[in-house]
Amino acid sequence: MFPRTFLKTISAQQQTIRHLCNNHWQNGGGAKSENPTILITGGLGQLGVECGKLLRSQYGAKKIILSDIREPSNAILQAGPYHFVDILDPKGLEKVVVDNKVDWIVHLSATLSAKGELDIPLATKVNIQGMHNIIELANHYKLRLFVPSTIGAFGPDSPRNPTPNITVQRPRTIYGVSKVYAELLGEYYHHKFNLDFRCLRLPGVVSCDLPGGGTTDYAIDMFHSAMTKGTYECYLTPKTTVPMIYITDCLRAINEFLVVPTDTIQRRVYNIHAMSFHPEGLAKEIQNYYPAFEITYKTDPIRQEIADSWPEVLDDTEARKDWGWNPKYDFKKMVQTMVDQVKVFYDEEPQRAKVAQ
Ligand SMILES: NC(=O)c1ccc[n+]([C@@H]2O[C@H](COP(=O)([O-])OP(=O)(O)OC[C@H]3O[C@@H](n4cnc5c(N)ncnc54)[C@H](O)[C@@H]3O)[C@@H](O)[C@H]2O)c1
Ligand SMILES: C[C@@H](O)[C@H](N)C(=O)O
Repeated sequence: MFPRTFLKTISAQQQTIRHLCNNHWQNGGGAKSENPTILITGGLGQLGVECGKLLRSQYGAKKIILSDIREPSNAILQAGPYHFVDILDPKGLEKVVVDNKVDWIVHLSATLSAKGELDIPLATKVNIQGMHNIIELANHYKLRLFVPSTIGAFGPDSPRNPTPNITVQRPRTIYGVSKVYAELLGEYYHHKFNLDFRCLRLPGVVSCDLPGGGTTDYAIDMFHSAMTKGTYECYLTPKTTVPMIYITDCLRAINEFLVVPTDTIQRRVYNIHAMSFHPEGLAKEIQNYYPAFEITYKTDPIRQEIADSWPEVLDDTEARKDWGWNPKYDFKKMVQTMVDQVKVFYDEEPQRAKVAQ
């Protein structure tokens, strides 16, 4: 016999599911795909700011709402709507969605891999509870939901070169565990409730904006150091190879994948790949632009162990076949563009160079 309290809990859960299903059918069972209003959580992060700019250029400034828990610059406030809302505050999130009639959510709030290992309770809250809040909201209001996953969703038991779309996923970081949770929860809600969940496993993203505490940050830091100091001490060993992508390609992938017709998508979670390199190779390429640039190595055991457990090359055959993914930035083009962009970064605001030194 089941205890009475257990049966009551099951009955309450069934009612919730029925309520969610009814809500789904009453709302027509799908997220609006024309002229959507889009909420970007983590909108002031490395990806969020540029993602906001790209989507605003496409859908209009007022249609893209940034949210975060950071103080925005004047430039951000002038560019379009911004809301200070914590991902751990479901009612606050719901208010933004309802007040602005949001159709899609691009959920970028996260604690990244290296920072997560230093504060596991924080990463658990932001990445798991935050994902839970967002998916419930997206399901309740039938919103399209994009959540990035990462090379960090794989671990030492996964094949590393290449890493297939479907394979063993046993990550050894709280970041990776939370991303596998997000992938599986999204797929489950899609199959159970027809939620339009979409997810790309991104390589390390290279851009001139400063990164947020990941294991792949070195690839950005090296450009800034080459320009401001002429030297860089790298926390990974010279030949540590992981997949990377230039931000323009990364955001184009997200933008394109967001609007792929749902019947074209064979999966809800896809690997995408662009290039793979290691610190020594990157330093050599940067020396073509800054011949005096010098790199030294002082390994950080935490980040080294993380990088050693990640893929070297992602197999993105399925993304290429199903929705036409094709990167435009190879390694050389990425380095050339980064050298130019980092110059612009410091030319625009010279005081940044002083801070960096
Ligand atoms: N940058 C990469 O190399 C990379 C690679 C693969 C996947 N991703 C994924 O892309 C997404 C964005 O990454 P990013 O590099 O822009 O990270 P980031 O650290 O630069 O930005 C994350 C943002 O989330 C915000 N945030 C943190 N806690 C929050 C909270 N409680 N409530 C609301 N906002 C909160 C932070 O303030 C920050 O602005 C993440 O999901 C990340 O896992 C990034
Ligand atoms: C790879 C990616 O998920 C992020 N840049 C990190 O290193 O944590």
